[in-house]
Amino acid sequence: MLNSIKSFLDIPSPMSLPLLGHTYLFLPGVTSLVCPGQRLRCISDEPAEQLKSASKDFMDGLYKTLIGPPIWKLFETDGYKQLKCSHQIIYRTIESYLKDFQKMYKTNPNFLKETNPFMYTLLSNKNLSQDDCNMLAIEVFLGGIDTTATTMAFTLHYLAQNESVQEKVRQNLSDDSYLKACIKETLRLRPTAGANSRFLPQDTVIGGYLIPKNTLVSAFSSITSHSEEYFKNADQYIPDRWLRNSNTAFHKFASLPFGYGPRMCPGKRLVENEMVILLREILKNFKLETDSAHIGMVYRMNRIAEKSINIKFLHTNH
Ligand code: HEM
Repeated sequence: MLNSIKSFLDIPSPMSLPLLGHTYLFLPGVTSLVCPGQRLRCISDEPAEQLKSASKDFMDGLYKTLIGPPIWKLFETDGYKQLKCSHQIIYRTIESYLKDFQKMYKTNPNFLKETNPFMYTLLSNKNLSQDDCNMLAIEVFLGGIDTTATTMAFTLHYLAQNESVQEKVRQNLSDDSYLKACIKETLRLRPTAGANSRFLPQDTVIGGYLIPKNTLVSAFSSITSHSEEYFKNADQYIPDRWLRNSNTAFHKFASLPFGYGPRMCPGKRLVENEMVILLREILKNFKLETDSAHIGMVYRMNRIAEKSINIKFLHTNH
C-alpha cells in the first residue's frame, strides 16, 4: 500500500488558495532558493516581532476559519477577523520590504542576485505580478514558522529526555549526520503535518481502488511513521536508525514529514541546516534537562505541541 502513495503525491498539480482577496500560489521550487538564515536576517527586530505575533494569529485564524462550515462567507466570524487583521499586518510588512528590494533590483541587480537570490528570482520573473511576489514572499515566512519551531522544541525535548542520545550528539558535534538523524527521528515521532494530500486531476487507481477525479486523497504518514509494522520499537526515540551504517531498513514512504514529489516542502534543506546550526550551538553550551514525560500533538493549521515544552538549560562550564 505504501508504494501507491507515490502514484498520487507525484502529481504535478498546481495549487492555489484564493483567500482574503489574494491568491496563495505555492509555486514549487521558488522558496528553495532561500539561503539559511536569510529569511530572518533581512528583517530587523521590531517588524520581526510584529511578524511573529501576526503569524501566530494568522495560523489560529486560518484554522478557525477553515475547520467548520464556511459561515465566514456569510459574515465575519471571530476567526475570520483574526485572520484578516493578521494578514494585513503581514502583507504590509512584507510589501514594504519588497519595495526596498525592488529599488535594489533596479539600481544594482547583481548585488541583489548575490546577496538575496530568492528576492532576485522573484523580481526578475516577468510572469509574476507585484501581488504574486508579495504572496510568495509571505509563503516563505508562514510556511516555515510553526513547523520549524515545533520541530526544534520537540528535538530539544527528546534530547533532554534521552541523556545518552544527548551525550552522543555532543561527542559528534563536528559531524552533521548524527544531529540530522535526531531531527529525522523527531519528525518521525512528531511530524508537523498529519498527512500529505492531493486533489486527483484524473481518475486514478490507488492500492487497487479506482478513485474518481477531483477527490481529495490523503496519505497519513503520521500514522505509518508511528507504526511497529514499519519501525521496530516505534515509540522509542532512536536517532541511530537513520544513520547510513545502521542495519535497519524501512520503507522510504513510511515517514514523510516533508511530503514527496513536485509539491514537497521546498524549505526542507533550509530548515535542516538552520536546525543543525542552532542545535549545535545549544548543545555546545548547555546540558538539557526536563521533567516532562509524554507530550502529544494537537491539530491547528499544522500539528503543534499539546502543551508547553519546558526545558532546563544548564551551562556546561558550571
Ligand atoms: C521542520 C520544518 C518543516 C516541515 C516539517 C515542513 C513540512 C511541509 C510539508 C509536509 C509540506 C507539504 C508537502 C506535500 O504536500 O508533499 C510543506 C509544504 C511547503 N513548505 Fe514546508 N515544512 C517545513 C519548513 C518549511 C520552511 C522553512 C519553508 C520556507 C522557507 C517551507 C515552505 C513550504 C512551502 C512554500 C510549501 C508548499 C509547497 C508546494 O505546495 O509546492 N516549509 N512543508
